[in-house]
Amino acid sequence: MKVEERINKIIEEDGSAYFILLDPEENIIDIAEQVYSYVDAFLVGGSIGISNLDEKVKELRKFKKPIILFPGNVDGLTRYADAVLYMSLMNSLNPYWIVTAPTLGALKILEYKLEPIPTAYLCIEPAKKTSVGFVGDIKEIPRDKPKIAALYCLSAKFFGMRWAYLEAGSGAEKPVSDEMIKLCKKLSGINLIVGGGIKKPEIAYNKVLAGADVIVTGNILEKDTNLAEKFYDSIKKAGREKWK
Ligand SMILES: CC(C)=CCC/C(C)=C/CC/C(C)=C/CC/C(C)=C/COP(=O)(O)OP(=O)(O)O
Ligand SMILES: O=P(O)(O)OC[C@@H](O)CO
Ligand SMILES: [Mg+2]
Repeated sequence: MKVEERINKIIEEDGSAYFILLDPEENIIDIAEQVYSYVDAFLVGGSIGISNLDEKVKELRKFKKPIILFPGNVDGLTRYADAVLYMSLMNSLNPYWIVTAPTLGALKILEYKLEPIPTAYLCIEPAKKTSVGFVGDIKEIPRDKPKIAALYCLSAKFFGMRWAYLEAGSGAEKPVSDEMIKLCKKLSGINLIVGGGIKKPEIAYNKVLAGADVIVTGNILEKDTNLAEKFYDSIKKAGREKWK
């Protein structure tokens, strides 16, 4: 079964999914070892620098979880992953991040037989203060303007993208607001991945109730891998309650 199909099935059955972001600059195998029972898929990527990606992702396969690349640039691709978020950073000021980077990666994705998952990557305040905002030349969507984000989601849907990633930035002070998630979902109905600055399981819980289909955490688990189980439980609990 394709990765996107598998994730959609999880969302259908559980009401939500949980991805853990592994930064190839960290010791991802040690982290994965401790958290793999509590994830639906691994996201692998970083915005500043990639080394030994092939080797690390190859080893990650032993955990038998879907491996989805979350490339910060064309060097974020490896044949050892299963799928790739085929992203356009729609609210960048630089066409490189909107369309050139994904275009330059397209042939490699085909050759490596990676499954492309068409994704609108949207950077929301305070992302400008984080690595992705700096690297991605963003025109930041204000945190208190949910309608702007929702319009981007609708536009993404009209372009044929099936996913939108609402990103507050890795390590962000504040995550994307529940109001913004709600409106994005209501207006577009597109699958929503939400990440950046989600530091507590209760916060993840509320994001799922607001309409997030997938929650991503990264930094916080680098500090305390024990949190993975708590995040997983909260995300799944909210997923079940969402249907009621
Ligand atoms: C599809 C292909 C081949 C490329 C797409 C390339 C695009 C559009 C990238 C968007 C811009 C960008 C720099 C995204 C980075 C996303 C990412 C992997 C963030 C992970 O977090 P870090 O920014 O590394 O966090 P830390 O600073 O905490 O390490
Ligand atoms: O590291 P954190 O803040 O959890 O963010 C994860 C991810 O959304 C970044 O792209
Ligand atoms: Mg990183």
